[in-house]
Amino acid sequence: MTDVSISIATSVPQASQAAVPSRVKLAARNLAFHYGDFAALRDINLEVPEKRVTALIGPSGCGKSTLLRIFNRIYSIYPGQRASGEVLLDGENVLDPKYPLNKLRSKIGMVFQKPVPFPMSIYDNIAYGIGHYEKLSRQRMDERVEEALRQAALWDEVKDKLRQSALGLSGGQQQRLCIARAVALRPEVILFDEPTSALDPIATGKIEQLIAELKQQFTILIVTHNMQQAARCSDFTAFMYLGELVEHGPTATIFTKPSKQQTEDYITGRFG
Ligand SMILES: Nc1ncnc2c1ncn2[C@@H]1O[C@H](COP(=O)(O)OP(=O)(O)OP(=O)(O)O)[C@@H](O)[C@H]1O
Repeated sequence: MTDVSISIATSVPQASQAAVPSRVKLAARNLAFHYGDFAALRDINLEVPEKRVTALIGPSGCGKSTLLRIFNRIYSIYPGQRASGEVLLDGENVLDPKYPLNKLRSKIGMVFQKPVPFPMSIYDNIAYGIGHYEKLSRQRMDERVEEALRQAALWDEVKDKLRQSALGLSGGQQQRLCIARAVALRPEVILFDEPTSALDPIATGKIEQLIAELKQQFTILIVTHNMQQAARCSDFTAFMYLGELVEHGPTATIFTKPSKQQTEDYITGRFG
């Protein structure tokens, strides 16, 4: 197949760490998923490297969000939704009902498309989740809240108004607060489901910058509609189509030299 010459290729980051080896943190093995009788995912096999950003791309309805939601078993609260196969976190199958949900949620955090802060203060938004898992002194809690807000690049903007309602923050700040809430639990993996689709370009840029920093510490999976965003932010990209994983590899390869025709057609805008 010939090289695909598209503008997206020029935005593939030079700092991509795809070439630097990393162990597998999370893996899907022969994973399938049903909504009632509807088979939304078929035979998904995917390896997610530790402390790298992996992007899930593909046209609307291909199953990106469904796949993301399996990784922390959110689906299990809905009747009629079921997964088969395995999701291995450090080699342990988290889909096994014996794997404790509390443990899973503390290891795999999630950030949703729309920022949804709790209707409480900025401080309590962070402290609430931590308090669910750990009993800390007031001073330790203050330190943890500050640490999380710093990691989410929000501390300088909110340090003088921690007791004010989180609902008074801008959309971009609210999304960074939701990221702070996720990192405050010190997870190992963070799942981002279209985290910038409700944000303006400046707020989007800040979140993308933040994701680049967070991958020093966390393994990141991001669902995005935006191919430029996948090219800018991720080290690896997985292209999905009609419930199947078509191709997965280093982002620069997927965007410049995909091995499957369907991937090339999608990234060159022939369908989507
Ligand atoms: N609760 C549900 N019940 C039944 N079918 C569903 C449900 N949620 C999603 N689906 C179907 O599963 C398939 C995959 O949906 P999913 O939301 O994972 O796709 P997606 O790639 O994330 O799409 P988008 O980019 O539009 O968010 C679609 O055909 C969708 O209609």
